[in-house]
Amino acid sequence: MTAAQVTLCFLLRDAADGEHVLLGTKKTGFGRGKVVGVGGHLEEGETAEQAACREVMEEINVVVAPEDLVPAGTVDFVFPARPEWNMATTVFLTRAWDGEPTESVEIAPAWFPVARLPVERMWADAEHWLPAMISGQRIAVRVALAADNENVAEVRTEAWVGPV
Ligand SMILES: Nc1[nH]c(=O)nc2c1ncn2[C@H]1C[C@H](O)[C@@H](COP(=O)(O)OP(=O)(O)OP(=O)(O)O)O1
Repeated sequence: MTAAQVTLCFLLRDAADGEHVLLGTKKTGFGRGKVVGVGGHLEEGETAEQAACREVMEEINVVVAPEDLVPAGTVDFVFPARPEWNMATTVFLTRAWDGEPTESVEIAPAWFPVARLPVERMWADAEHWLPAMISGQRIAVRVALAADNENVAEVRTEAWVGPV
């Protein structure tokens, strides 16, 4: 089954106690109740960059210019027990945007220190790839979830060579 194309965009800013990342509590749909990255499905004909910019506008009401997106790599989420949930994710970081993140129907945003991510409220796989990407590693990750669709069965990471 072909994985759905999705994107995630992580806003980063410096604070007195180090670097912070914008995450948010998902209020609807897939992953409801979890702390997740801002993002979602690509629409027909959209590039990952276009989708990332649209999703940050829709979900947290900030404007990110495509040229301010920093490609961080890819994460393939594989759900062997629910292959229809499989997603191929293109991940971006950004340090430049216009506006203040605000809550939408989909997500309640909040800043978290990168050194103290709320891993107990995130997808169990997030700690295996998110800190590495935020630290500047460009990686291609394949996460296989366990049969319960929650725990992690396997994580494979390799260097990301970028779009071909
Ligand atoms: N195992 C996992 N770990 C993780 O950290 N994020 C995951 C994940 N599996 C999926 N995601 C993310 C990727 C994607 O941004 C998001 C699901 O996309 P959406 O938020 O767009 O889905 P929804 O069904 O809620 O919304 P619509 O697309 O508007 O219907 O979940």
